[in-house]
Amino acid sequence: MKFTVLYGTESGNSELIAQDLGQKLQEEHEATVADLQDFEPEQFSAEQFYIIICSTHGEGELPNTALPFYEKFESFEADLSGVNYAMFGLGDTFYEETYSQGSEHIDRRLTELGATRIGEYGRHDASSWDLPSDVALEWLPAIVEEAASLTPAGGTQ
Ligand SMILES: Cc1cc2nc3c(=O)[nH]c(=O)nc-3n(C[C@H](O)[C@H](O)[C@H](O)COP(=O)(O)O)c2cc1C
Repeated sequence: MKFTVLYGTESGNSELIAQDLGQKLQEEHEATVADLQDFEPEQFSAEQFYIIICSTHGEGELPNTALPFYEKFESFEADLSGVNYAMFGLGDTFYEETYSQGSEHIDRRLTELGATRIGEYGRHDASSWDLPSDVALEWLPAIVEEAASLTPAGGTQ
């Protein structure tokens, strides 16, 4: 299974998580890490399993490095059925109404285009005492297990 970890960030938390998850994945898998600002919607491929880490800024909006990607992705048209992904959103329950909504914009569009979200929707709350990477590293193994079970050859890719 090949993993691509994509992140959208404004103050670096999502990037840190993405680097830590990438490093963990690389112990046993092929994995690359990329900023969403360096990723094009046309690059989505059924050959990869995507782990998307994205925070929330403004009022439930996307962070800076996800904006150029999302602008294109909103009007991007393609059949993404066959593309599987997992989502990890960052936010702060201090912003009650818009808690963790940044990543949900991307999640919604992926679903509209036919991609499939796998596993539990991961979340980190900046008002908690938990370190973002600790929460994400705890969330990761169940995602990897589900991703591996998607591989027809029994996870040997
Ligand atoms: C100006 C500002 C606006 C924010 N707006 C929201 C919001 O609307 N909803 C939310 O859940 N979190 C919001 N947050 C919290 C961030 O999503 C949270 O701190 C996150 O860990 C930042 O991750 P990043 O460093 O990857 O951008 C906001 C933070 C800042 C500084």
